[in-house]
Amino acid sequence: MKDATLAPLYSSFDYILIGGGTSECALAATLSQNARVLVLERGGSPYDNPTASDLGNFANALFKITPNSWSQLFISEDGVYNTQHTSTCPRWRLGNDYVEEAEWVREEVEAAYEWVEKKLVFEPRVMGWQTAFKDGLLEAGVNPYNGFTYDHIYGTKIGGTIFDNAGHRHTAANLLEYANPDNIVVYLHASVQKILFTKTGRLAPKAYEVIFHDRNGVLHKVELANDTMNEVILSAGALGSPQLLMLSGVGPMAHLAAHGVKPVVIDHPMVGQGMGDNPMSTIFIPSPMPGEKSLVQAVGITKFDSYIEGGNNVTLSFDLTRRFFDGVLHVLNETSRTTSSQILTQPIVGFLKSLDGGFKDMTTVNVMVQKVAGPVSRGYLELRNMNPEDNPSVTFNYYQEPEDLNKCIEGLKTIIKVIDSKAFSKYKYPGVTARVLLNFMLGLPTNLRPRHVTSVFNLKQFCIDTVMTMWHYHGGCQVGKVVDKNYKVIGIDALRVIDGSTFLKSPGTNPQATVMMLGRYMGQKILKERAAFFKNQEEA
Ligand SMILES: Cc1cc2nc3c(=O)[nH]c(=O)nc-3n(C[C@H](O)[C@H](O)[C@H](O)COP(=O)(O)OP(=O)(O)OC[C@H]3O[C@@H](n4cnc5c(N)ncnc54)[C@H](O)[C@@H]3O)c2cc1C
Repeated sequence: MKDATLAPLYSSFDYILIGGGTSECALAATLSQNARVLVLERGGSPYDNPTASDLGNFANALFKITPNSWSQLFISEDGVYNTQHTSTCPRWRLGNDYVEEAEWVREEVEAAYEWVEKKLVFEPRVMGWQTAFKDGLLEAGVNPYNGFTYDHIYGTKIGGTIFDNAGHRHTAANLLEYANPDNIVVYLHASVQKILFTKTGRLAPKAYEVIFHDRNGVLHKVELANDTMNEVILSAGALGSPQLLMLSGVGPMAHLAAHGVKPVVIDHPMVGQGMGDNPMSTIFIPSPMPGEKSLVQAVGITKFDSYIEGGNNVTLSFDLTRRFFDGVLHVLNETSRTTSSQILTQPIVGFLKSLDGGFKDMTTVNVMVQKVAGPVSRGYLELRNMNPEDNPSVTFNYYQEPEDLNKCIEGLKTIIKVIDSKAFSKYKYPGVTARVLLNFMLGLPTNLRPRHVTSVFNLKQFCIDTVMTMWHYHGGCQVGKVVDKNYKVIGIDALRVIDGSTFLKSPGTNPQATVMMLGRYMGQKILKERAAFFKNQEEA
């Protein structure tokens, strides 16, 4: 990995990979076995500060939104805070029914998962809180108990984790250890501005060059080496990929024209459509039992498609919490002209005042969350301006579809049963009822949406009022709409999108393992196509 300031002004490669995130690390390592690969990542290295994302620092890493941090805050038009990654930090594998729908080859999917797992997935050491949570899920009817497994099956299980037993987080960047070092260059702080296309007669436009700038603002150009099989592969994530396609002239024509994008290379109305974010509901549970820390280990996979997870003694710094909310207010201020007028800042202002009341430096929280699978509700992404580093405008339309709302209600009912279960009783204060906890959540500025007094009695309204993100947003370049089944951008040559933006729904309980698997799977497929092409050429 090198800083982009060291990049030549002109260079050429067989594959130019945009974004060094979850899918791209797997893809780059694989392609480098047989081709010359360049990775352009606008973030930094996870190795610069290796303990920052350790188990104990998890929440603080998330709340840290300074320019050099790994989280880049964005606020959806629905009034929900979210962060997109800069740099890499993945999680754990899940098998799923996606394989048939995606028309992937099952054996190759299995092999790709195993390739990922070998480098960065561990069996967690399950202690008291997670054991009580697991037993509570079983008492609440999330049966059967499936033990420790990577598989995505109904019931309660212990899943894999990317935290090793010392609490150190492993990331997709570890997959680069598989790469052929002679064939790969990774530039960090390389912010891609645009993909350029050639257009000859009636032939489809063809990607041939990528422009990026380094952190000094110096522009660099990189071309595809002159070979039929070479490609640009976009893996800038669910926000970055549709945004960069649009900025490069591939998107809904009227929208591009309205923003002055020139030239419009191809009218692609579905770019930016189908954005989904799995709604999350959260319940904090004060515990009389301090001690061991844990993040998602036991998981309840219900038949009504709500996934239930939890963690305990998650440490939170008040200073970072305050700075996070200052950041929220700043982002709202910056985007006030293009942001929905439904967004309310009052809850934050009130919350910040209450922090001034004098809290300790740190607090710890125990938490149970439910994630709505799918989701069915869908939104869209639009440009705000021509700067690829600014967040685009995103609307997820949480709970627009009643099906999503029903999953949330059932999920919350299950969490309440777990809190009330015999197994969990020693991890909550006596007399603490679900209603008290719901009321507490309603008082926190977990989003910028209006609150209703009825929400404490009405789970449907509670879901709507307190919706948060699980950070599993996806869509924008969906398969069958923007890319074909081989992840090639429809109507364009030498350009694929391979990342979470292609998903029709979020895979498994948590998507990262599948995103990494996809990078490996497609890398293998592309190399096979490449080898077959050159063999045919030799024989001809
Ligand atoms: C805070 C957070 C916590 C999460 N926790 C979990 C979890 O516990 N388990 C789980 O399974 N999933 C989790 N997820 C979801 C998971 O991380 C994503 O689904 C997955 O990372 C998506 O992978 P991707 O390859 O599509 O995009 P990303 O991994 O986001 O990769 C995109 C990369 O492209 C880069 N990029 C974007 N634009 C440009 C540009 N113009 N030029 C150069 N580079 C660019 C970005 O910096 C980024 O590194 C979490 C997500 C977040 C944000």
